[in-house]
Amino acid sequence: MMLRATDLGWHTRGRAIVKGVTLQVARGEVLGLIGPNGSGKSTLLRLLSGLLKPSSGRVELAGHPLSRLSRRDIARILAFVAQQADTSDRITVRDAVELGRTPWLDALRPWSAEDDHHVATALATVEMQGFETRDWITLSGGERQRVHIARALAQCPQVLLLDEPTNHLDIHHQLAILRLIARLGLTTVVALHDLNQAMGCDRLAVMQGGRLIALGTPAAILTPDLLHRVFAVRATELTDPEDGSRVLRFHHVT
Ligand SMILES: Nc1ncnc2c1ncn2[C@@H]1O[C@H](COP(=O)(O)OP(=O)(O)OP(=O)(O)O)[C@@H](O)[C@H]1O
Repeated sequence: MMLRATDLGWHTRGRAIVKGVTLQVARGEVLGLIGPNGSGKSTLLRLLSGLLKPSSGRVELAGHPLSRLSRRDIARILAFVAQQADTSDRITVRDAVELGRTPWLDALRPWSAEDDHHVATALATVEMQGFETRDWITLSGGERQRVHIARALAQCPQVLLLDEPTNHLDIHHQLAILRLIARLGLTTVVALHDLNQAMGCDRLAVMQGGRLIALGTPAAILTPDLLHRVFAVRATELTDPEDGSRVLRFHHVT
């Protein structure tokens, strides 16, 4: 297993935000994390990334207890694209993506052509080539999101954690990022709000009130009953005539 959480919990000011989450993500698997607002998805991702220290339970990354790995060791294996990762520093797009190479550099291994290659490839992958010299603060929300993803790709991780990576993107770039995630072959945990997009994941984990309440294939998870119980909507299923795939349509429940 590349990523394993066992009885993971986090509380603050006497309130439990994540409770008893146990899950495993296999090498190369894409696990979608879904759940209503405030259900604990971002907090769970921060726990899995090592940014947040668990109040209980543990995380293992590539067989190592996360608590025993240094930030640098973690960053050589895992990259995290947080939801709001703004910076007030005056940096260019290229500077932002170069940060992804930091875990691989030291006095004996200074910046080299290999690092230039990773930065250029990452920028091209998110269709942001040509933006290298632009100031970060001048970018649109969607452009910033794509640069964040490029920074994570430049890190050359084995595990990728993404918190709503499509929320600022236009439909072309939403589909491009989802296709990229599927093609990268990395062990991935991705929080998504669009349940039709979540259907493309290998498995889905459903959070509700800080607990993991369901884990399984999209077909097994996205049933009208679960969608009603967890998201308080009525869902009807349609079939896309182009490829026969299942499409969900949602109706408000009064
Ligand atoms: N540092 C904190 N202090 C107090 N409450 C917090 C803290 N971090 C998170 N919470 C609360 O924990 C709950 C879960 O938050 P989290 O951001 O993990 O949810 P989420 O499922 O990612 O939500 P969304 O879909 O709205 O992004 C929310 O009610 C939030 O207000």
